[in-house]
Amino acid sequence: MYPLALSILLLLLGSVWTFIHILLRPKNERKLPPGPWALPIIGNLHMLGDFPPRALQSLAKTYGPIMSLRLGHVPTIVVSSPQAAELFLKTHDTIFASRPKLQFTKYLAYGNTGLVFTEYGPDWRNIRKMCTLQLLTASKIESFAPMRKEEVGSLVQSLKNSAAAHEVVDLSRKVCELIEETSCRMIFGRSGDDRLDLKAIIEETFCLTGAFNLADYVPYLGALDLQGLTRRMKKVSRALDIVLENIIKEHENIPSGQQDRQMDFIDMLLSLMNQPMNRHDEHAYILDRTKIKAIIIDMISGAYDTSAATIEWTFSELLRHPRVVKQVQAELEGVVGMNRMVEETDLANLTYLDMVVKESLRLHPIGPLLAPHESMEDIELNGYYIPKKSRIIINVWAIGRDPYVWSNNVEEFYPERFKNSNIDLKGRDFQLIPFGSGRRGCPGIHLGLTTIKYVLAQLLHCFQWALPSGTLPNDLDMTEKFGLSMRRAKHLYAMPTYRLLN
Ligand code: HEM
Repeated sequence: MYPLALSILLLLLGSVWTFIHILLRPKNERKLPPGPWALPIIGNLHMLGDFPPRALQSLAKTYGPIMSLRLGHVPTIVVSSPQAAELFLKTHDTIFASRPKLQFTKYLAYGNTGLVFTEYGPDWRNIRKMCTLQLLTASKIESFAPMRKEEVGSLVQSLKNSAAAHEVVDLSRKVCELIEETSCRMIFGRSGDDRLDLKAIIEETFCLTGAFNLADYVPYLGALDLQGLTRRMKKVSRALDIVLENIIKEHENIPSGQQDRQMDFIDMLLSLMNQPMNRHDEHAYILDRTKIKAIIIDMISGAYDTSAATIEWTFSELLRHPRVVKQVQAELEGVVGMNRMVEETDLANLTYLDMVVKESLRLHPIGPLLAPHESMEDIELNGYYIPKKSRIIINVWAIGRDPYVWSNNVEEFYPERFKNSNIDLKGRDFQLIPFGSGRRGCPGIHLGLTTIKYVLAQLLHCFQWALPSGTLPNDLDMTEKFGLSMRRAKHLYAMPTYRLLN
């Protein structure tokens, strides 16, 4: 049957179903939070537009900070104020700490055996504990500082060459390649390898996990694969598995001469494989090969896009605000001096840079709607009924642009708003939660912030930056692209001039 005829048939069936549902609805049905009228089958999906955070922000102005929608068949609650976010992520965190079962997790996350999309329960708790205590501790992250220094040093060298040749560089691409390189070395122990074609496979994986998939909202359409996503997911999952198997085998067969090299994430995970992780717990959790692969995918998706996108957005704002660049560089001159490059140990003394990063994450949170949460029980909140298995969307993008929270210069990039304020990014201050908060908050925050600040500090210390000739700061295109992470729609180009004395 043609897709159009099928859609009309489904629409008719859906209308009949909705009509019957309204007729048979019990009169004392509990009150959902306010929200717009939903159409049959698609519900409110048509209202999301190209950039859902903005569409949801605008709907929340009419329906309030706890709003009810139906996305396809999925009852959805959209949260758009710091007070409401605190209710969902702190006061009732245990009820909202699960994740919905999305179709891609079946093919691209080893059926929910990893961390990011696994539903709340003992398995998730064990993986989370293992990742935070074994992989992402401050000391582990610091042990990779020499590797980051080497990679950032190579980037500075290549930018020095571009500066000498008066070339405009594609900063988006340079930063992306740097983060891919440092992430690969931390996770796999070495950089990308054409033989394994990792880059193309990961790009396709990101593209599919970020894609709008109708089957996640109207499950009975999943079998028809109208968008062709299932076919692509099956194909890339086979390729991904082969690559991960090869990398794991390489680690298992390391020649004895190389045994004393620095342990990467795969070495650490293999050293824990097949042993019960919690001997005293009745729910014995054993890390097997499949779970290791799922965790590797989580680490790649956590590390790759997020830090690169934040650096890209911060640079974009800086190129539009030369006043702020001057302030950052004055601070760097005071703390580091003009005779040497930045070291990671300098970062703690760069307080203005810290404000710049907060301001950038306020306006450009990489997960503008966090990752979707799901409620595990029926609950009554603020007089509203929220049914079990509702999808919970926290509109962090809207919270960061709420004039009642940030005053009326909310759209302006103004790092000084954080001066003398103790708002931090750890998830305690619900007006600024780009890393989420509570049980599902980001476990990679320390790694993410270290990478972002180090790369920004180095590039701003070593170089003066100018937009390509003919582009004025106010003309820089700041359009967002919505996906797994919120990137710039267009690459960022700029021209470096070396500024250190040696
Ligand atoms: C700028 C950097 C980063 C940002 C803005 C960021 C943001 C986020 C956000 C918004 C979430 C979802 C929180 C929620 O659902 O409530 C998340 C979860 C997660 N992040 Fe990050 N992240 C960053 C870097 C990293 C890094 C470097 C890693 C690890 C290598 C990482 C690993 C994870 C994992 C594993 C989760 C899932 C946690 C769970 O579901 O239990 N992230 N992150």
